[in-house]
Amino acid sequence: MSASASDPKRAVPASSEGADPQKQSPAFQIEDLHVWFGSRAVLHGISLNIPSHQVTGIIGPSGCGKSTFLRALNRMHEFTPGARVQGRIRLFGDDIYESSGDPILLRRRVGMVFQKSNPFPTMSIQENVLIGLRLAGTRNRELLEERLEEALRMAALWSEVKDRLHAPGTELSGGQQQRLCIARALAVRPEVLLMDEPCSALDPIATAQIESLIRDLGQRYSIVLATHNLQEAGRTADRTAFFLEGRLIEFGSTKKLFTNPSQKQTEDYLTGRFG
Ligand SMILES: Nc1ncnc2c1ncn2[C@@H]1O[C@H](COP(=O)(O)OP(=O)(O)OP(=O)(O)O)[C@@H](O)[C@H]1O
Repeated sequence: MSASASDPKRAVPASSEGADPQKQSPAFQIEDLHVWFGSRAVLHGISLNIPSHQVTGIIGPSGCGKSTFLRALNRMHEFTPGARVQGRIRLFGDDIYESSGDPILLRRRVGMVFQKSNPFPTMSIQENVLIGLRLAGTRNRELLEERLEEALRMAALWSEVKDRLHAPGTELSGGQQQRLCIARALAVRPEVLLMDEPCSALDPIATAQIESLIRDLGQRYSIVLATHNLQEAGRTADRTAFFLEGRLIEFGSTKKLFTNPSQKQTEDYLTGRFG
């Protein structure tokens, strides 16, 4: 785990504008990842590299293991009784399951946004955004104000809430609440953002706003987006992985995977033969 991970002042991930993302080191290197719940194997030896500064979509039918995969990337299974993880996951070179690794520090490097927006109900908009920094011990008011505006701007919410930062987060619309949760994840300046079906509870307008935000954030962050919505993956992901029954069937550029898949199972899924 790098020492800089705990430094709340460390730089925002640099924009990759002009750089060739394929030449940068991968955000995640995943080798032979297995996950069990009790005696039931749910992921069977997943190996793939998640590129940095791109959006990687994870698609596949319900129950294929998309959320399980995402949760393994920030050690969330440690909270699940009976869950067991095997394999190696490196985040920018650091083994995230090594015994000396602190899951709290890891979660500062790896932000997560869930299907259902979950602002803390007793907290204001401002408190919701700053909670991660406060928990990390940041007390400097100037720094907190700077991060508040930065995170809300990055989440494309600043202009809508700047005059009511002390209103409860739960007063916002569903789409705004989801952007608030994205701002909360961004405020600690993570290196990677995991998004688990972030639009599935939203109407089409809010969905379009979040998708546009994901595309923009993909320039600066490494994003892993699990979605059962093929169009959404097509609109937002640079690369897409297709999972089926806990196995990685195909991984490649979204365009290639959608227009010219190399595996018959991928083609069958994309053409609606199952799923
Ligand atoms: N905590 C748990 N305990 C036991 N089984 C679980 C647990 N979480 C997930 N599973 C099982 O693991 C399998 C994969 O679930 P997962 O939620 O990862 O699928 P998914 O592809 O994200 O599905 P969906 O698109 O419906 O959200 C499913 O069979 C599910 O029932």
